[in-house]
Amino acid sequence: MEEVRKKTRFHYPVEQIIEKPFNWKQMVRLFNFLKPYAKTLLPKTILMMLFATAVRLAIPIFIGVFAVGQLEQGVATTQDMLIYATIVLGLYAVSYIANYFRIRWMNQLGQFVIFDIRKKLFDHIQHLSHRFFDKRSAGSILVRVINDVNSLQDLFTNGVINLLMDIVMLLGIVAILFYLSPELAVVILIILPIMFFISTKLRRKIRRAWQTVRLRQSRLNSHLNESIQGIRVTQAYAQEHENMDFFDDVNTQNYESWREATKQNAMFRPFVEMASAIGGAILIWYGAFLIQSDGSGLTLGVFVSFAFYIGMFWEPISRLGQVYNQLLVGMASSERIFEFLDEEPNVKSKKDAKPLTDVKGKMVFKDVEFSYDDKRMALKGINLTFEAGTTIALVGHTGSGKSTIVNLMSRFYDPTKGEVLLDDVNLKDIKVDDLRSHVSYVLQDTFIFAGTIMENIRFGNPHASDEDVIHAAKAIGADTFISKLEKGYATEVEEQGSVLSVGERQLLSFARALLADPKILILDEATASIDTETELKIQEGLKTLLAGRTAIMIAHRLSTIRDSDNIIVLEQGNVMEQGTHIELMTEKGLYYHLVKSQYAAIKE
Ligand SMILES: Nc1ncnc2c1ncn2[C@@H]1O[C@H](COP(=O)(O)OP(=O)(O)OP(=O)(O)O)[C@@H](O)[C@H]1O
Repeated sequence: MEEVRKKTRFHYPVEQIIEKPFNWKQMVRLFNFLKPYAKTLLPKTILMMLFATAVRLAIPIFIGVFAVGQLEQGVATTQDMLIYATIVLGLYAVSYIANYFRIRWMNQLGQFVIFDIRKKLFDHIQHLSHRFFDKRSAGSILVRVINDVNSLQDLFTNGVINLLMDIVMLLGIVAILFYLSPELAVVILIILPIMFFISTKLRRKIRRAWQTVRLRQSRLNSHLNESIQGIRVTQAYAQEHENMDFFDDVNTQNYESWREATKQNAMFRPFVEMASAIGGAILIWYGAFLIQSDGSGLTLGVFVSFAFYIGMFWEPISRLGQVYNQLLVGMASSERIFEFLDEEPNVKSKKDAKPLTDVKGKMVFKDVEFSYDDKRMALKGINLTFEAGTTIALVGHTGSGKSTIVNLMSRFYDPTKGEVLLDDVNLKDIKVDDLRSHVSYVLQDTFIFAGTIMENIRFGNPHASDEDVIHAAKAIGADTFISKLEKGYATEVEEQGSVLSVGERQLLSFARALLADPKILILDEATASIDTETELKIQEGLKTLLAGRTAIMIAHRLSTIRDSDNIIVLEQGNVMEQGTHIELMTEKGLYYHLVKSQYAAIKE
């Protein structure tokens, strides 16, 4: 039993499949991101690559066939050789400079593409509906925007152009070798398939080893992340030891995977050098044989050129294997990125959606049914009217559907059946942005963005001046605690940062909502974290906030909603009763019992 419990704790799903088979269609789609640069940076980079490769290919011919050839025929003086040597140096310099520009432009191109992909992805994700986020953790979304895009970066900055360059280089060398001496070329290149085979095998092993490293690393990161976020709970339950044991385990696995990967990696370089050496040995043995035999026509100059080309041959071959690996990794990453990009927002503005003008704030639910997962019904046949300018409370047990009702009001979801109307217009006929600018939320868990208090309040209305922000804070009663802070409105705060108490965060969100000045205001357990004394203090602020708006309040603490114009009682997705506090208390139904049980709990 103990074993089972241990195994199930610290379970981190690793959502990444690191490689996928090659898929042409997807590749074409990925490479479409190069399109904006098809007339500028891309051709420039390719031309530079071709030029650099051509120069590199010309050098051995110049040294062997030309310079050594002249020496062999006895037509070159020492001075001529000095000039040739200078020319060779010059050619190398030209090839280095060309390569410098090729690498610079190639990196720029890669960075541009990655910039575009990340922008497109972020923009797309921002517009996806709540349904999308219901299904995924924030962590798994982050992994795609960061890791998957990063792994494409490798492909775009190094992979693509290198692939082209290596192919041109190899084809160039083979063509030249065959042109110079087909016989010698055949003998030397005979080992090529064997080398290619071994190199691919070795590469695959290395690739697998690095994959294991990445998986272990991601496990380590997940555990670290969870441990730090949950440190208070860990300490409260004195679980540090168990935590440490697990950490030791993942840390060791991580270290061992690195050791294995670096060991495999270290084998590759000697292999390439070995291949070069074998090529060289064949050249010396068979080349010498050809030079000595009559009629072969192999000159010393050609022999020297061959020696240079063999030296240049193995590097591109080994790199080709690497690019292929990058392509497979790129396939998996791009598949995950495209999966997000292909995700359509469930809630979208219709083409002929109307802009909202002169909102009164009346909301009507007509025969609304709703299910989050098409299995369980969260709302069943709801018919409700939220009159403009009134305060309406939604009460009921946990899971009765209160939050679901308000979720439908700003179209975070659309009803499965029936319709929701604002001022008698179906929400689906209104522009989503317009609708949301008239509906504000104050939640129990106020999200604080990294920035100053001033900026956090201004989030409600980016165009508000400092004076407007302070005015809103004063109206809500938040000014008292803000002005006590050393830096006042300029105090830096952040999510999870402990500068503010939960109640203070709540007051900030009230000020934020007041500044947004919405026609419809939703308070979802907004006062739950405020103690009764503070609550009494902010009653005035709350009144200011609610005045002239349709306010929908969700509250478990029933004392806070007693004065509402209408109280709606929900139970398992159904409206059970509605009316004012007095009416419902006289009715002696569900509400009456809810109030009684809370009252009894307080008395106890
Ligand atoms: N994102 C979601 N995906 C799937 N089911 C959900 C989701 N959110 C809520 N539900 C389910 O829908 C039903 C209604 O939930 P809802 O959040 O509206 O209840 P609530 O009355 O606001 O509860 P609470 O008082 O606890 O906030 C519940 O059965 C809940 O499990």
